[in-house]
Amino acid sequence: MKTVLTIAGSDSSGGAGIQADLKTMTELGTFGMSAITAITAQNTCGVNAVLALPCDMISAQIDAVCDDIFPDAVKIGMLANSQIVECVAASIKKNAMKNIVLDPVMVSTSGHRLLDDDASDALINVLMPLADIITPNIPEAECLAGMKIASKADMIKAAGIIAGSFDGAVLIKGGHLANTGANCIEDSTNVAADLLYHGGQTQWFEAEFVDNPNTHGTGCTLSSAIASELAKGADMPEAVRKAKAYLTGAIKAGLNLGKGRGPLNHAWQNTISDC
Ligand SMILES: Nc1ncnc2c1ncn2[C@@H]1O[C@H](COP(=O)(O)OP(=O)(O)O)[C@@H](O)[C@H]1O
Ligand SMILES: Cc1ncc(COP(=O)(O)O)c(N)n1
Repeated sequence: MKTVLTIAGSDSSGGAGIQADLKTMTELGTFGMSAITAITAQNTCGVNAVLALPCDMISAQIDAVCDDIFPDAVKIGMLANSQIVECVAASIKKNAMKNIVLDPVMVSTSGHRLLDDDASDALINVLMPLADIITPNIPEAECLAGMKIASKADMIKAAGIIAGSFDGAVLIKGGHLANTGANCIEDSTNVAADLLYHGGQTQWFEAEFVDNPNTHGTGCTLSSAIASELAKGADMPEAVRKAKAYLTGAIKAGLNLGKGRGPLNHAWQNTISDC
C-alpha cells in the first residue's frame, strides 16, 4: 500500500487539518500518517485557541515516520510560525522526501490567522523551493504574488509570478472567486475553477459550484487528495483531476453537521454504492 504523511495542524472538530487529511488518504486507498505542528481548539463556527508545538517534537515525529515507513508523498498544511516553517523544511531536506504538496495555509475560512504574519518570507524562500506543487487559495495567492486577483486572467498572471520563484507546479484554487460572477464561463454556468500552472503550461480544472455552505476543510482535502494520487503514481495534471473529482463529490454529498460552516462527507463514495 502507498503511504502519505501529513504535516499539519489538528482540528478538534475533525473537518480540516490532520483529521481531514487522514480521512481523505484512507478514502483514496493510501495509508495516512501524521506529524502534528499545532493543536487548534476549533469547530464549524471558528478557531478558539491555537497551541504551536515545539520544533524538536515536530522534527521527531517526521523522523520517526521516515525512519520506519518512508512516505510516498507528503502533504504540508498549517505551520503556525516561521520557526516551524524552517524546521519542517530542514526535516524534508534531511529525509530527502519526495512528492511534496504544500498547502500554504494562512487564514482559516472563519477568519483566524493560522500562520504568523511574519512567516510568509520563510514560507516563500525556505519551504516553497522544496515543493512539487503549491496550492494557494485566492487570498494566499494574492499574498504570494503581491497582486490583487479578481478574475481568471488575474489568476493566470499570479500563477506565472508564483511559479517564477521555484521549480514546482502552482494550483490556484478559485473557490473564493466562484459565485462572484468573476469566473463564469460562456454558458453562464457557475463553476469552481482552479488553475494549474505546470511546466510552463496552464490548465483549468473546472467543477460544478455546489450550493452548499458546508465547505470547512476543502483546501486540506484537495491537497491531501493530490498527495494520495501522486503517491499512487499519477502525474501532476492527473493527480489534480482525480483530487478535484473526489473533493467535489465530498462537498456534494453534504453532512450538515455543526452550527457553522460544516465539514465534508469524506465517505461519499461508499454512501453512493450503499444506496
Ligand atoms: N461550493 C463549492 N463547490 C464546489 N467546489 C468548491 C466549492 N467551494 C470551494 N470549492 C473548491 O474547493 C477547493 C478549495 O477551495 P478554496 O475555497 O478555493 O480554497 P481554501 O479551502 O483553501 O480556502 C477548490 O478546488 C475549489 O474550487
Ligand atoms: C488545523 C487547520 N488547518 C487548516 C485549516 C484551514 O481550513 P479552512 O480553510 O477550511 O478553515 C483549519 N481551519 N485548521
